[in-house]
Amino acid sequence: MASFRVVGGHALNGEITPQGAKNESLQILSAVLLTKEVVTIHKIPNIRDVNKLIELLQEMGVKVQKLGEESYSFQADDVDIHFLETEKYRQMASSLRGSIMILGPMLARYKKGKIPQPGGDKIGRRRLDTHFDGFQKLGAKFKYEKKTGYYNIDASHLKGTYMLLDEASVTGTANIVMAASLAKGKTTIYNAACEPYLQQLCKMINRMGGKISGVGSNLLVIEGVEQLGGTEHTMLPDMIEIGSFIGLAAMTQSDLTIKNAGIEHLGIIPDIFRRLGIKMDFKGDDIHIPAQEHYEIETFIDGSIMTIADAIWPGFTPDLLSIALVTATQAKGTVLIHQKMFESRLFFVDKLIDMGAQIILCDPHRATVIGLNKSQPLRGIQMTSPDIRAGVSLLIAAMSAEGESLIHNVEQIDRGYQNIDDRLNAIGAMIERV
Ligand SMILES: CC(=O)N[C@H]1[C@@H](OP(=O)(O)OP(=O)(O)OC[C@H]2O[C@@H](n3ccc(=O)[nH]c3=O)[C@H](O)[C@@H]2O)O[C@H](CO)[C@@H](O)[C@@H]1O
Ligand SMILES: C=C(OP(=O)(O)O)C(=O)O
Repeated sequence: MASFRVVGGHALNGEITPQGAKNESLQILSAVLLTKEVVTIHKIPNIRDVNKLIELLQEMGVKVQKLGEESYSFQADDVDIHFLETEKYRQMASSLRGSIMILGPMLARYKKGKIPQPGGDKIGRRRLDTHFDGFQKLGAKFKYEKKTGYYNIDASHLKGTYMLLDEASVTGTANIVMAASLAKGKTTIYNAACEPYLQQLCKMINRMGGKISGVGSNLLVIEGVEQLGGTEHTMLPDMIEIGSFIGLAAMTQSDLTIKNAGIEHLGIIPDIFRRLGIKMDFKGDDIHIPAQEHYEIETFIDGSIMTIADAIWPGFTPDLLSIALVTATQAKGTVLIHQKMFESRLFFVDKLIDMGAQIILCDPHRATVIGLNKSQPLRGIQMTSPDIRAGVSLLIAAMSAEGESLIHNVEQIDRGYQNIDDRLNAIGAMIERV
């Protein structure tokens, strides 16, 4: 297990370019299984989860060619479905969350698929019911084998239908969209998730010859087609990385320009950080965050304490709540952070409290942060990264802290942030991988 030794208290200065989006990549890479033709993809981030999915596709027989630093071509013209029966498949598929999204295309093209419980962050219950309910509505048979832990699905043919999802699951919607795009007839998905990740997936499928309308809304209509063809796709900048950089800049009093941020796709993210008092200007597609000695959390119009809560898109993504929380620890004012979706994502605040932050964990979903207004810095300590976003929040805390911190289990951070130590060191951070 690798660790980061971080010497805090160094302001950053310069420019940083976000990587291609992690969660979009996991959808787009799964979608290469929808066609036997070549799919070329650009801006693929070089991060653990994405690399694991590429390896999994390769093991399944997909031809993968690296075309450049961030570009690859894929051709799924000779997929070995027997690989799904192997122990290696079990190990690979269960090591990341994104692997669940190979099911939709497998079902569409090969009429069956199976998956062990997928991996991903341990941040509370992460049920998969929406995925399997959707497949079943399309005519698939579903069986959960308790003994082996495998989810099995089978369908001699998929047939379009109307469905109202029980929740707007991100990966669930992606899976059902991919299966429906090759089903017979029309599928209507109401209460669909509509994150930029999904919009990108639907646009890609349409370029492959698919017929999806309602893209960007929670009502998707998919006319199934006989087959899909090759295409080219470029990933959006990672909005979670961008939010992390905004919080980092505020906490470390840095002057930071986030280059090519894809501002039109960020939804409410910049506004939420503005509510914490962080100034930023948009210059073309760049976001400039000036060095700010203090930032003050707004109150609601009636003067009551601000709440920042997650919500399905176009609400504030749950993946940035931990970052908003750590950023608030040095703001002026008070905020209630309400993590509605996941019940085990806020426990990392114990480490921030050890560092001197003023936080009350009200219950597993809510924490009140009383900002220190930079009256005293956090203290460097030893800690372990419990999940990807808590990990980066701890890194941000350590970079702002007085003294040295040691963050263990940084593999969690590497799951989703490309060479984060080198990229931050290049603009003034002091992070050593040990
Ligand atoms: C690989 C990937 O893309 N992972 C993302 C994906 O995970 P993933 O697709 O696994 O998450 P889901 O959207 O299925 O669900 C997230 C959580 O929110 C709950 N929920 C969801 C919808 C809803 O209407 N009500 C509700 O309570 C679910 O029960 C679950 O606990 O989306 C999550 C929610 O944005 C992100 O945190 C993950 O980073
Ligand atoms: C929770 C996350 O990822 P995963 O779904 O891959 O665990 C995340 O990206 O914040």
